[in-house]
Amino acid sequence: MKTVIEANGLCATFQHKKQVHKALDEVSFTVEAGKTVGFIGPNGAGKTTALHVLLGFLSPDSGTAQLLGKDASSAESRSQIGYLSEHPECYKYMTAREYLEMTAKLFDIPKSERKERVDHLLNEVELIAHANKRIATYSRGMLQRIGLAQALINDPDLLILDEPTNGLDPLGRMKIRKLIEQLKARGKTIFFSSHELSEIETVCDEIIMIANGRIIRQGPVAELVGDKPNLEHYFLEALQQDAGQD
Ligand SMILES: Nc1ncnc2c1ncn2[C@@H]1O[C@H](COP(=O)(O)OP(=O)(O)OP(=O)(O)O)[C@@H](O)[C@H]1O
Repeated sequence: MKTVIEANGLCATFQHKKQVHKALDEVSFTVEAGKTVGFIGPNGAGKTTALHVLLGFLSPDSGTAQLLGKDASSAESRSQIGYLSEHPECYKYMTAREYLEMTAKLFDIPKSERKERVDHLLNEVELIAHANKRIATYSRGMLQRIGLAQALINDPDLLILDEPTNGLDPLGRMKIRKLIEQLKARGKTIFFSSHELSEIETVCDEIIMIANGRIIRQGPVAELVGDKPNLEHYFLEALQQDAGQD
């Protein structure tokens, strides 16, 4: 199977006043093509930092990362992926349609194809009825869905999503989950961080678990959870075991 994400010995530190904090400590993992993989860990574990290294927003102190076989720091690697940040930043004075058309232009999608692509995505994320409203008037759930639509504008093979259902009500979460499931059914590779462990358990094939900047568990969800009641139970037990080893 083709490897689409490969992280090898990633280390990253942040300095605050004179204190150095190791946010990533020898982080290594792989994500195979077509898999939906949940990236889980407690607050401050290093999930966003790892995603930022993968996306080339942050240079690691050491280690390497590759996306779709290309160095993660290269612009080339980013042209074939879709990314939704934890707090999607949109130009709120634009309408959803204007925003997606601008994103399509940035990806060099030919003018003749843009309208069809934008309409298709607006339909997919159930925003077609609101396409001509300014993004400033959107609810949190709608913002997250327009964020997902922009991540899909280039029809990427790999999607990286940072807490896609964060702050959403149950209906909003269900809509995003449905979209992730549709993308999964179309064979996309999806790597996403989340604290919603029941969602991860429902949607993901595999999990990668990080704590204190170190990968502490990884593997197929069903295999890891085994006869435990659920992923949350497994997660809490793994954290306890890891703390006991420190
Ligand atoms: N820009 C920064 N400057 C200083 N420290 C940072 C910075 N970004 C992250 N950190 C620290 O690095 C560690 C990892 O943070 P990160 O945001 O990657 O965790 P996370 O797992 O995504 O957390 P959450 O689940 O709360 O979003 C934390 O201790 C955080 O305080």
